[in-house]
Amino acid sequence: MNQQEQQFELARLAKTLRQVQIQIQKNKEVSGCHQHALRNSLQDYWNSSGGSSIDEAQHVETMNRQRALSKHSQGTARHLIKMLKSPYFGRIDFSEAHYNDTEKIYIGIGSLAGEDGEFLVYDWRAPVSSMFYDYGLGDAAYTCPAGEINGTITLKRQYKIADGHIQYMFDSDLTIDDDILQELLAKSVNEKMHTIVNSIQRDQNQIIRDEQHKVLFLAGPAGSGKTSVALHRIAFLLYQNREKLTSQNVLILSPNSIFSDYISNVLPEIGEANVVQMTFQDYTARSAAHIPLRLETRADYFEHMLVANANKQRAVTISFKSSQLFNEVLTNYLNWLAADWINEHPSITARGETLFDQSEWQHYYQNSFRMMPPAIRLEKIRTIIQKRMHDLIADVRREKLAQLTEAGEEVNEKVIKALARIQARSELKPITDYVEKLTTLDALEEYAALFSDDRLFTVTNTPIPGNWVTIKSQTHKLISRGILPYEDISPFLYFQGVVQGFPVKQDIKHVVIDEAQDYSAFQYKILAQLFPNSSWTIVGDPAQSIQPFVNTASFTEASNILGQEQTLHFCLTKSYRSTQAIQAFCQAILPSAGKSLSINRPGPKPTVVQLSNSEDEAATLLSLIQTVQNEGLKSIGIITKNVTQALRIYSQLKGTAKTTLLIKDDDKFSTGIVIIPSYLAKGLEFDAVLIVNADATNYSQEQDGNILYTICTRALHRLYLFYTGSLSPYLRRVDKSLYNVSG
Ligand SMILES: Nc1ncnc2c1ncn2[C@@H]1O[C@H](COP(=O)(O)OP(=O)(O)OP(=O)(O)O)[C@@H](O)[C@H]1O
Repeated sequence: MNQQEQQFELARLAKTLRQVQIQIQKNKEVSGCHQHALRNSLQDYWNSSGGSSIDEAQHVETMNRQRALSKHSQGTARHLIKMLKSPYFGRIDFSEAHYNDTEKIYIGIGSLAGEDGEFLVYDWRAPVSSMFYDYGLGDAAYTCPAGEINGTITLKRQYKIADGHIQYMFDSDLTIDDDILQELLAKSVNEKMHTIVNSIQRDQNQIIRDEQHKVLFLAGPAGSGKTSVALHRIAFLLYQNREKLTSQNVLILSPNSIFSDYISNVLPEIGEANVVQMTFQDYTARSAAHIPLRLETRADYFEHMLVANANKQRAVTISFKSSQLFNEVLTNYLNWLAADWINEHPSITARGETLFDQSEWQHYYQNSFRMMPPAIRLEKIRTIIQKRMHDLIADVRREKLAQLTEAGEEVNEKVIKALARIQARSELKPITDYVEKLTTLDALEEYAALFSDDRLFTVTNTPIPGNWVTIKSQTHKLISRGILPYEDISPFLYFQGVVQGFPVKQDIKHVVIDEAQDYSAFQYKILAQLFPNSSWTIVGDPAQSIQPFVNTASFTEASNILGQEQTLHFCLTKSYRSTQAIQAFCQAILPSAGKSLSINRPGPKPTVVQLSNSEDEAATLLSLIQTVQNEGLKSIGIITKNVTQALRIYSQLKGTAKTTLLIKDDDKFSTGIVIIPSYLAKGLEFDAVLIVNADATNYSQEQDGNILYTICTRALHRLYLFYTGSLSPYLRRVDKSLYNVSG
């Protein structure tokens, strides 16, 4: 780049920054006005006493509007301050076909216009900016509301601007290429997840900007940017639909709070407010809060089942409860409950008169109220019966009043009336209790009945599944201890939702599911009911499915459940996180994960360390931690299979290294040296990963290959595995040329 060009860029940056300053000042004034107006309105509100409720409603509405405006200008201020540090990261010079002039398009995290209307910076999400990600020099095109615009890119420049100064800039003739990515990814990470806005790849860009599909399934190997793409897609959708979509209308379902916290910086970094984040466990805890059983936690389930000698009978039960067969059993049962079940309801008679005829059950339950959930239909029927009972209650009360008056034992009229009421109530209690019983559908009771009353299989015309005795006894064992087993939670909540109605969230318009490979069909069925107005971005990697014995739903099954016509299945193929050596090692652990492309980032091979006895563990870990830290790597993940092992390592290292133990679903993300069990490490990444107990006792079951693959792929730069005794069969099958051996 010649000096003239450099001068031009410096002048252009200065001009842009001046404009940012002007806007900051303007925004300050506007924000001041909003706050002043809000203060005045608040004062008026407190001073005005005795106004009509219409006046009060108007006051509240005005204040809400002013509060929203004030919040908006605070957001703008934060965004402008970010732009003051780094207003743009890219430029393309674009000549539109059939026009002579060339436009210099600067691209940043937000748009900025000069006083004269000149576009100084384009938001990265603007249609024209898509060419920065999609094309190198030469022919290019982008789509905007007016249609497709064709032309030529004559220059492509990238900048690193920090604190308002250009640190470096360079021209490239390609899309953002491997050299740039290598540099970006070679750094040590010791913070929460960052935006990738200046290096989004072409295939990632395609997903981020997709607006045609209601349901988008994104698969891809570990580290291919699925989470990053999902988050940038949210930012894009918020920008593109800003009139009708706000951050409050978007929900992210993440695997746990550590992950939620880890990704929480990305949207604010690109100028968007954070969206609602929730875990499926949050939903289950809320929806089953009323039941008289303790829900087995996900952590308890993992701790019981992620052990070498996991209960085989429980494994059979877990597998069945997430199977297609159980889906069918439950569906048949629900269909029967919603229809023929009512046929067994008898007439209700009192004092020789029919209060509610048997045929009326069918009439109301199967016809008049059939659009409602069964439990609600029954409540409606109860109201009808109660209305009919009013006359009866009055008759009985009159009778009792006459009897008491005639008996003459009590003279006070008020007391006689009260006694008559009590006696009438007590005489009619059996019948009111009976009505209550007949018009109550307790979801938990009915769900549990399936495991105690085999007659239900006959009436619902469903063959009794194989292993049913085992399944029944395993379910009873936990329920009788007051626990709803983990594997029953989703089927039960689905059952409860159908029976009583789902707490539908109409205002959620877009849902992102991360780590979607771990969801069962029942979970998808629940989500489809909860968010009927939503479009979906569903990201996951089947190779990282680590729920022991659970039949998780494939993307095809999930797609059938969500049942949208405009569905896209897309697969990313390149992995960005790990060095080439680590990536090759991981692929050899789980060949079924398939080969993914890498970005050619160099680094040492993983090291497998054999310990002569478990006492060596702490000393070896400590010395490796020091080695890694001396190399300038800051984040270190010591990943164990389960919590028991994590606690052991934590106590071994206590007093010698500053570590953080993350073992609970609701822990927060932490930097530095973290000790974490496999199932909480999903989605995270560390400069160096140290895996303990990589031996045959710990990692030889069916799902252990996926677990090892998942935890090894958390490493960016260094990977060490420790073992005593014999090495895990999943590691024994790795070609020796792919790792170093120590010990
Ligand atoms: N285009 C890109 N430019 C720079 N870095 C990228 C890009 N895409 C992904 N990355 C980086 O690669 C790493 C992995 O990304 P991310 O966590 O989104 O992948 P993932 O597919 O969700 O991973 P996993 O399934 O293993 O949890 C992150 O550090 C992310 O910043």
